[in-house]
Amino acid sequence: MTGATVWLTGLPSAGKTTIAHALAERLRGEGRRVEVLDGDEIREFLSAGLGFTRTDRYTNVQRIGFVAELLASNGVTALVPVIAPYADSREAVRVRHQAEGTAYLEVHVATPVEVCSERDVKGLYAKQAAGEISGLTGVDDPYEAPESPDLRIESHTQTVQESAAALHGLLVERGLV
Ligand SMILES: Nc1ncnc2c1ncn2[C@@H]1O[C@H](COP(=O)(O)OS(=O)(=O)O)[C@@H](OP(=O)(O)O)[C@H]1O
Ligand SMILES: Nc1ncnc2c1ncn2[C@@H]1O[C@H](COP(=O)(O)OP(=O)(O)O)[C@@H](O)[C@H]1O
Repeated sequence: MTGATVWLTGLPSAGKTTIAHALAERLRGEGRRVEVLDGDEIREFLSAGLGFTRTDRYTNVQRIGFVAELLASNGVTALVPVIAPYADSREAVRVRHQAEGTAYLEVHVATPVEVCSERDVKGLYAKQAAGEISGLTGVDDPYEAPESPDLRIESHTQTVQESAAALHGLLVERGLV
């Protein structure tokens, strides 16, 4: 089985996790081995102790990229719904995959910050607005949007299933499913 890493980058509440799980369910139904490397879970275990400085986010993204590549090179489709706000950290992950000959796709879940802050799944936008936290990606911390992602998903203009289908279509087009 051909594995691949599919990195879903985007702002908090953009829909990365929701879309990743919808795609995972579809791929599993087709008999594929899939892992979703969820940002929150990773931060509880693999990246416990890391915060949200530029350096810590870089380290977090490299660790996740390392694990994703190991999985992908062993036939797993590794879905990675992680913000990864800095272009250089995403590029380093892409280069590592390239060096190992492992497929890597970058997907920008490009939901506008206005929509994300309305969704506000974890209440982070409200906390930032209330002055309780700072350094929130896309609000008072940088988000460097990918310039040429393999796919851009406008989650605010389509359903979760439509977004998952678009991603599935990309995997088919690239011969990865
Ligand atoms: N300051 C700040 N900025 C951004 N995100 C924050 C922050 N504080 C906590 N969180 C929550 O942390 C979740 C995981 O972040 P990630 O590991 O994906 O971020 S990063 O790539 O290391 O930047 C991330 O999860 P998602 O909402 O699923 O994207 C946030 O909910
Ligand atoms: N079209 C859509 N695509 C993705 N998520 C959507 C959509 N419409 C509403 N949502 C909701 O937005 C929220 C996105 O949260 P989540 O997937 O955790 O985002 P992220 O992982 O990017 O932080 C979920 O509650 C989801 O149900």
